[in-house]
Amino acid sequence: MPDSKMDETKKKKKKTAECCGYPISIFFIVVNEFCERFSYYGMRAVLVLYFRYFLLWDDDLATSIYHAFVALCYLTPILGAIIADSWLGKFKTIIYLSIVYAVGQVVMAVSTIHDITDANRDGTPDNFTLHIALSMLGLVLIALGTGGIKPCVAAFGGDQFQEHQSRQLNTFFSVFYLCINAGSLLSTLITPVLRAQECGIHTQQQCYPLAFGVPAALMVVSLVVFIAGSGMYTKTAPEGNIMGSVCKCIWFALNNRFRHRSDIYPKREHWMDWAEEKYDKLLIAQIKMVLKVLFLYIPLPMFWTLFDQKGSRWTLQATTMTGDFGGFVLQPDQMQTVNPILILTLVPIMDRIIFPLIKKCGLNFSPLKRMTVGMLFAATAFIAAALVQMEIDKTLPNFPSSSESQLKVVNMHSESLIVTVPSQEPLLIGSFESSPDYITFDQQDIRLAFNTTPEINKDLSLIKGSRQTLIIPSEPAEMYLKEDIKSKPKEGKNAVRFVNGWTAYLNITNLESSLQPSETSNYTLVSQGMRKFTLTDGIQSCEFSRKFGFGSSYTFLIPSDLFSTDCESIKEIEDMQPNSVHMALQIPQYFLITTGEVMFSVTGLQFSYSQAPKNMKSVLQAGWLCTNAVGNIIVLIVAELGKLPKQWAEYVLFASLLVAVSIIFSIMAYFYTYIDPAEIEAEILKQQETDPDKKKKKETLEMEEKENEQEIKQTKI
Ligand SMILES: N[C@@H](Cc1ccc(O)cc1)C(=O)NCC(=O)O
Repeated sequence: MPDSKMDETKKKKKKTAECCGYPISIFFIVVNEFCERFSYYGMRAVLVLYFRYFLLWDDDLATSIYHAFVALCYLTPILGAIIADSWLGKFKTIIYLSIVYAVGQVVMAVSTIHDITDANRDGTPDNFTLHIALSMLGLVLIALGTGGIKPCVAAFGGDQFQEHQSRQLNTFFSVFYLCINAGSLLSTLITPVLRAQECGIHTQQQCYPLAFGVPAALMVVSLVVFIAGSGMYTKTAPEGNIMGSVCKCIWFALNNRFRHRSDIYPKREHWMDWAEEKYDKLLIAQIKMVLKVLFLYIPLPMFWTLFDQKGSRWTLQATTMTGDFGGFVLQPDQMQTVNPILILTLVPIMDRIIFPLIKKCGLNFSPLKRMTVGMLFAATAFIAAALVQMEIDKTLPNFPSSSESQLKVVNMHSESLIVTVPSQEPLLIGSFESSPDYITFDQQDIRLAFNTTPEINKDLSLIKGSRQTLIIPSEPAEMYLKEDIKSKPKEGKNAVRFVNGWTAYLNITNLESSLQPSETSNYTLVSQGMRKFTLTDGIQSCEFSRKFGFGSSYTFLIPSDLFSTDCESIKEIEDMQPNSVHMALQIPQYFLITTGEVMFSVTGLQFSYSQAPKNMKSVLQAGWLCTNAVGNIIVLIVAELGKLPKQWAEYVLFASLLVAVSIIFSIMAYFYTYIDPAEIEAEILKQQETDPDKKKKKETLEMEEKENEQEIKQTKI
């Protein structure tokens, strides 16, 4: 046995220091996890904004790279597990990969300092390639680090417990999950605030270096805390290239089974038993245990497919709702923090009250049953989301379909106008007013008639699937079409634009350029709350204030008496009503999915640890995390394939799929027998010591020899 292995085995035998029945070493592990999750979720919270507003990528590229990064973070655990179980052991793997992780976070933070390439000091980087290269390098290192250590930390925590501490072991996994959520909750609240600060050497910009720098610092703290506990850990030694042996053993069993497919050979209990000729019984038994669990994992990605839509579809749903809670206003993406808040309350309630109560009632709520119920909770959460969506749909504007066009008419002329529209009653539109709502047309080409003197007939070619406004300026013959937004503004913001009825050009705060007379500005997005606009023609100015809700759209008509009325005569046309369904209605769906998460995820973590043989604990943790990666990939595929015409129908579809999958899972779980890997391993070792049973091996080899002889004879004949 190599020296290092001897050392580690000795350490395993020594009694670990305890406090209240728990090994003291787990304190360092849970603090380490808290800091690491703070680092990970804190960085993730501002990542898309960094792509969008610092690197100036468009929405699609920003979200694709973001999802690819998250998927990579859940694929790298398998690499970490192989390194830990086959080569370095969990302890060293955590240390080395944490260093990679911390370096990645630092590189990421450095990539966000605009001053490093801002030679002309205009506040924007001059060399985007360098910033992109640095941030991509940082992200790959982070994915390698966070994913790599993830299966090792949970398993390493589990390794600290002795056999008599199984109750404490279960509590450890719950506390571990609490720490994950406490860290992620704090960081998702803090880093966006840091980002909103202004900082810089030459120019003051949004402070991305601080928003990424604090997570980097927390990762360093995480590493230091982990190393500080070094002397107290129980470290299990890696047992050589276990993954290599596993693959070779499976390959041999399959080949051997195929070569002995004839009925003359005695059947074996399990196909893996066909590896007995060459491989150790203990290894075969361990592979059987792992395969049994991995087989059970097949339906699990569906849970994550639903779960991970909290961050995408549910946040989009929140953008069509109102977040005004009276005393405070919640932004749509902040709704996600309800998940860790609920975890922090639900985990203790489940552990201390619900599960013991169920046990007291004499019910056997086994881990696999809990996981099935967790899946059903997630499915119900999606039914709740569908019901909320139906409520929202009732309040949404009637957007045009791809074959329809919609038109609104705005009259900036000093007199009322009568407009004759195809297949409609003539419309009377007052001065500085608009037609009551959008008019929907099935055809693209329409002719409008106006009762001006002389009468004007206007042929318009409308855009299919679009909303447009016909602006009639003070000189009606110069009327023109302007395209409107055709969906709710992003992130619950409000889209506003101005039509200049003033006789000279106007500068308006928040608008990109000055407005010529009769011109209509492009939309500008403003957040919820009181917003102030200053209008000036260079000589005179006035201020116009308005309170906005969530998700509305307005066209403001600027009259010719603007300055004499101190901006009070500005008229507003409501193109899209503000959202009216309250975000609080999402709380039940968050409650249901989080209850599902506690039953499914915390239990799954414990189950993966308890059912794995000692040398493959990290591998099974990685397998568990892989179900999450597959779930994320399904979300990406579904998003690419397109949606059902109605969002609520998509929610119901996902809920039904998960119910179907949970039924399949419950059947598989019914046939699963819980094992104690340590007990099985000990038994096999004992058997091997007393009775190295080679009988079966011999029989097969003899049969094989006979078969070969016969074959040789036949070929001779
Ligand atoms: N409940 C999640 C954490 C979380 C926190 C904040 C969010 O906005 C979303 C999710 C969880 O516990 N995940 C497990 C993990 O290991 O990260």
